Amino acid sequence: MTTLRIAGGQVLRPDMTVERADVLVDQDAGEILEVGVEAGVGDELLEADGGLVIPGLVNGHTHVAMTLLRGYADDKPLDAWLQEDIWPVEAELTAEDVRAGAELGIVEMIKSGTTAFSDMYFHVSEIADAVDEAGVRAVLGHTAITVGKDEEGAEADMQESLDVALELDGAADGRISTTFQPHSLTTVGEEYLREFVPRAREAGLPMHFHANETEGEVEPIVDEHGERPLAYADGIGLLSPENFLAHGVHVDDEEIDLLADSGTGVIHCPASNMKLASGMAPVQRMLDAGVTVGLGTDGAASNNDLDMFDEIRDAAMLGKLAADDASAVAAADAVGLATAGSAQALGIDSGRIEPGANADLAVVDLAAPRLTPQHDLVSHLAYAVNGGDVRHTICDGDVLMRDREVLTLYEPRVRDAAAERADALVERAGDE
Ligand SMILES: N[C@@H](CCSC[C@H]1O[C@@H](n2cnc3c(=O)[nH]cnc32)[C@H](O)[C@@H]1O)C(=O)O
Ligand SMILES: [Zn+2]
Repeated sequence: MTTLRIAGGQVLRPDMTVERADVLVDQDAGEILEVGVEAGVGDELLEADGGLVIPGLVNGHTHVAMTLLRGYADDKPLDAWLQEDIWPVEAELTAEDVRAGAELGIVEMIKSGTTAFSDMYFHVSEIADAVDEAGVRAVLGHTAITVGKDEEGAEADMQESLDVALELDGAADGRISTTFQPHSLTTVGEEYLREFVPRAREAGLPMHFHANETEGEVEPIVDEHGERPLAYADGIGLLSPENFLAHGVHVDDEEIDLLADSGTGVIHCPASNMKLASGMAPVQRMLDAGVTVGLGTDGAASNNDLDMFDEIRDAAMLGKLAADDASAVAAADAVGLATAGSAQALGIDSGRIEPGANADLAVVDLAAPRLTPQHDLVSHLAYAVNGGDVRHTICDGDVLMRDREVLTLYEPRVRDAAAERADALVERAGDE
């Protein structure tokens, strides 16, 4: 057994208390062995003096390769943004583009303390290769859309979502798990959901989809099916403890109860919801009802970065505004969304610093003037820390970033390649 000792820091425990402790990690198993001042010596040492060791953050919903479209189209509502700007450019994306965009996004996440993410996209084997090389953990899948396609094309896309999920599950030494992904309740036709959701269920695949993101998406479902979106989703078999949906902005009390009773996870994406003016998710009400709520950035084109510390702060701020209550989505709850909440929704044993859990960790340097004084470190995590304060990042027991240097991918190459591909992509799309 090879061990790594993260020494000299303070540690955030699952009950959101902070104590002075070392963390000993079994690098072969990729698990946390021991937490405490008496933790064993360790074969390798990672200095955490003056730092706070936290669970690696879990980005519960993103489209990682959309980093290539960061800043390409801003200041529009969801529908127009997708149809006028994003989808036409995405039609030009090659496998190599997706690889470059995924590497850029993963480097950005490692540098801001995120060790796991859940992704929805296409050319997924490229994303899996990038995950494998970078050393992070991910829940991947191919997103299927059927609107605007003929029957053959629609069936093929749904089938690909199933096939990709079955094929990539367990890849990257087990750091990759997968989901079946109907894009949303309005972009996939009912007949396809009724055919494929039971098949995904039989295959034992968890599911990840967009739901109740905008008001404009709720009305057509009510008109067509005579029930609210999540009642419709429940009838199709989309609600279950293994499954999770992104957004859940426009949910009424009955839908919140459906989520709680079924154990379905909700990934809250506050920055994307604000930027596209989609609305304010009732996060405190969902938490009070016992819904599993995680946190995600959504794609970089609607955020516009993948820094989960921004997301934690946005969740706390927007949660208060949505509830009209300054005590709503308190600091510890907001941090909980990005750690244990997302991990639970995604079905991975990360997001908690405890023996037996995945050794997915980040060390936050507390030296910045912005983080002085230190009355309450959980408050700092929610309201003052940003990704640039992260000193080391560890996933599956391996050090991915040491003293801000990413060890698994060469940052300058990744950045240059992504910038070059993004420019060529936009030029190609403009020529259409
Ligand atoms: N196979 C699909 C591709 C879907 S990938 C997932 C899609 O979600 C899109 N997306 C990104 N953010 C959001 C959002 O907030 N709501 C809905 N879709 C989004 C993203 O641009 C991408 O097209 C096809 O035939 O086009
Ligand atoms: Zn999304």
